[in-house]
Amino acid sequence: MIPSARLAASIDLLAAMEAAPRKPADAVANSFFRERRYIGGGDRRAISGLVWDVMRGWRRLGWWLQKQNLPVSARLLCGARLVLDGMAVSAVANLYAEGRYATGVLERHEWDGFIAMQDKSLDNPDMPKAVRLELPDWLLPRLEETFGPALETEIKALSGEAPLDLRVNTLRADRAEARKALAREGLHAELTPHSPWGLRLESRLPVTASAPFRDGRVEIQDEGSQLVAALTGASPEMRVLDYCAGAGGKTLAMAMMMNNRGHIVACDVSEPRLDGAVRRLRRAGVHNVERHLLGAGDKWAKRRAKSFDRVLVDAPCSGTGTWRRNPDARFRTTETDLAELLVKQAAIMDRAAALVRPGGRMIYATCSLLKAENTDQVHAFLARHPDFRLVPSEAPDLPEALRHESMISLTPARDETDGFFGAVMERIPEQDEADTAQA
Ligand SMILES: C[S@@+](CC[C@H](N)C(=O)[O-])C[C@H]1O[C@@H](n2cnc3c(N)ncnc32)[C@H](O)[C@@H]1O
Repeated sequence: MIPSARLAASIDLLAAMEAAPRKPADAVANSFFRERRYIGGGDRRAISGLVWDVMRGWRRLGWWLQKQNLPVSARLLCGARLVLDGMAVSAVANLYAEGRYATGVLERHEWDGFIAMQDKSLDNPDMPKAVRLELPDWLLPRLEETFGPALETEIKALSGEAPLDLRVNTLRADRAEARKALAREGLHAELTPHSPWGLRLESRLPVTASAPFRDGRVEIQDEGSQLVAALTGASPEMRVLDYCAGAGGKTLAMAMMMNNRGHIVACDVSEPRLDGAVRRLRRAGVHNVERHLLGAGDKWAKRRAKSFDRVLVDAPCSGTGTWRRNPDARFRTTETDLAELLVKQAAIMDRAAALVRPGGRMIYATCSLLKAENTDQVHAFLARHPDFRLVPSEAPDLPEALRHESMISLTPARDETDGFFGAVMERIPEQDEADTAQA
């Protein structure tokens, strides 16, 4: 492809992403390239490189264009990125050509706007904070509330690339064995700092093709997610319910903690997600898990009221803690989405709580960094359910620093994990409840 055709394709891909704001950017890119098989590997990398650079600087590039009274369009965002990265305006202008596979020549005012950006850097001290940090305006105060003075450090960490964390499946191997087996295939892993089962590789290594992955000795799972599973304190012989199990990431970890004994029910409202767990459970050699698809008017839950020792609610959430993996997600979630999620999370907690036995525990978790989805939800739940109380987890697989907490939060800069939150709530044993009422 000639350079002007690459620019035109980058602009088309960005426009396709803008036209599908609900779809993850990498999914849009995959279908874009699938439909254009004539685009070879080198061109594809160049196109994706520019598009991802534009996405990482979206708000700042928009600020520069608006400053020059130019529209914030895919066509100009690409050029602005090239100019602010140091390319001469004359060279950038050459990419804006006429023809079938080109985007049309720069107009005079566009050229002038680019000239005004020449020799400037992407960051500028006059930018408002939300622009500088590449955040939607509505999220800035919410993240300030969470992080206070650590905001900039944490946002920087959230904007970086996540490492590839693995959980060693102790049903099949111990951590040292799994680490050696990976090394034999050229995959050199470090121990993760907090989880007793974690191994950390550089991102994008081809781990799924390795023998330890294929035979279930390791599973891909962020260390933060491993710690949330550990927080449940699930142990052999317990009856455990994973209420929002999805494709079973935490179900697998809990089955391992239970040494394949006791019983886990993995529930979800999404059949495709639950189906996604089947292969993973088989690969891991797990056989104490039953799956259940939750449906409207389901009698299943009624029959099992107050019967589980542990109920994990890994709630659907804004996913603000996972931006390292989904850099475009920060602009996909809206304030309205958050309001809807808050209602959903509270309703799920209320339904799931009915399944916890007296003296049993509900563990509420999110991969969100927002107080509204985390501590606020927990306190509102406790106000609605005086028969529950916060208790320290005392879970043996947690590191000492977290073990005695009843609520934990993990963040990318401080803990080198995705952002996670977890709270442990016990249904007050009935005798205690009577004592409290009498007192
Ligand atoms: C954060 S994801 C779960 C991830 C999973 N626990 C893991 O570790 O891989 C949240 C899940 O909640 C499910 N969900 C959404 N609404 C639900 C509801 N009303 N009841 C139960 N699950 C629900 C979604 O389908 C999604 O799979």
